Amino acid sequence: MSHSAAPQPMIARRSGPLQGEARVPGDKSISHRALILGALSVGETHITGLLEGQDVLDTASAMQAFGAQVERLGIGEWKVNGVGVGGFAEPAGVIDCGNSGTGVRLIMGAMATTPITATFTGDASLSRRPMGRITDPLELFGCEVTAREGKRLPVTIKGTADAVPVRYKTPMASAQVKSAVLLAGLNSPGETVVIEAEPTRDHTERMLAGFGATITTEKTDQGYVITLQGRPELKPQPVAVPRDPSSAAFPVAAALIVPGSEIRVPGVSRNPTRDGLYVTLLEMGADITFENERVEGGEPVADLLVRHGPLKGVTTPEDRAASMIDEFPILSVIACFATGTTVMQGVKELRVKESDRIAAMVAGLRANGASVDETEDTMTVHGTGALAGGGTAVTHLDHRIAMSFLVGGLASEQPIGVDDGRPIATSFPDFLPLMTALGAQIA
Ligand SMILES: O=C(O)C1=C[C@@H](OP(=O)(O)O)[C@@H](O)[C@H](O)C1
Ligand SMILES: C=C(OP(=O)(O)O)C(=O)O
Repeated sequence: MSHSAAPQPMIARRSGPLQGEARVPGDKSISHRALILGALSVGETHITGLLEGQDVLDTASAMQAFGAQVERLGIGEWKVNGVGVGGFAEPAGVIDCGNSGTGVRLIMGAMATTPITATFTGDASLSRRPMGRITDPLELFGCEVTAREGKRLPVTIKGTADAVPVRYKTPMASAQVKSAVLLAGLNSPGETVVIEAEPTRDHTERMLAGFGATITTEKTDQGYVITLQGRPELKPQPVAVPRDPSSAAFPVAAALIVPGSEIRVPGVSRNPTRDGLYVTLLEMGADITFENERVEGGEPVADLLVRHGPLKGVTTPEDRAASMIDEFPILSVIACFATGTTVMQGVKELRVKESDRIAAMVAGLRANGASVDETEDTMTVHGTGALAGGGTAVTHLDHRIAMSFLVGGLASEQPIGVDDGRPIATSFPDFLPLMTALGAQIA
């Protein structure tokens, strides 16, 4: 990552009512995929609303290293001249994916069935995260993998010239695993099939279909069966990236917990595979209305109108976890300001994100006076309608942990600090000016 070397402590203080419009950045998942599919298409893909966070910028650099032409035309406006399925060139140097699990895992899939060799690295956080979940299924296609102990980065993949199609049941709910297998399947003959027990975000499937691949999803008794026909010629499409519901969660949460607030968040994706937080907030009694529901760039979007009001604790069931997997840190903060207990079930995947997010939230919330419990697979918050604050949270290079505690500090009695705000730039580079413009006191 290209941020400064020294940690950047930040602090959030109790703020007056938040008001105004929060134009959150483009969706991170869709932005990565637009660059990767653009690079795998023949011709020019024009992208608007691209998230210009460090995670996505690292994917843009990687696509250039594999031979695509990637050019920034203006704010969020990019063009990619692709090399076609199977057309990746061998990169001259190591591919550094910074802090991004999505970037490294999808790109590994995209190159594994092309006869080139690439080595992938990342920052300290990404280097701790498991890569076997990707390299194990990629080896089934016939590529050769070498990795550090525990199947961690750095990982080197020697892609195969003679890929065989794969049928793979994902052992955990992961859109990154599903997507890596599908992207590898692009340059394999015949059908590549991924089966998942619970649906995970479906942006890869939607975008592949948009770029002309033949791909179907069927619900069967085995689960969701996704079938991709190999070796399509991908045709460039204009991609209008909707605003990211995972980033929207932070100003939305702030408006819900700061008394008197009323904000609007326009153009947010309401893809049902990403909607779990919003379903949960409505169950908690949140005052959110979804206006102007429409389809933009193949994704359902709406304008959110959010007002402060009383909230009550709820239980989020295991089968909802995938649709809100990145939103549990901020939900655990919101749950402190609700009355009653909030139980988050089936959340063990949080332990292998940019940090162990259950451990990081439990430690930081306790340091700020909350009553929180954890098991391997659950997190429980005993909400009192208030949070004392006065503590500093350790963020472990995790953007969502940093933003969650800064939002909590806007409504806690005493300020809440975070040890390092630099990782926020990976997904939400304008977090500070956007929140400040709403009236948030963050510095
Ligand atoms: O495919 C994607 O774009 C993502 C999938 C999720 O990860 P997993 O696949 O590991 O659950 C999510 O946490 C991540 O922020 C983005
Ligand atoms: C888990 C996340 O991202 P990634 O896996 O791409 O690092 C996230 O953005 O919360």
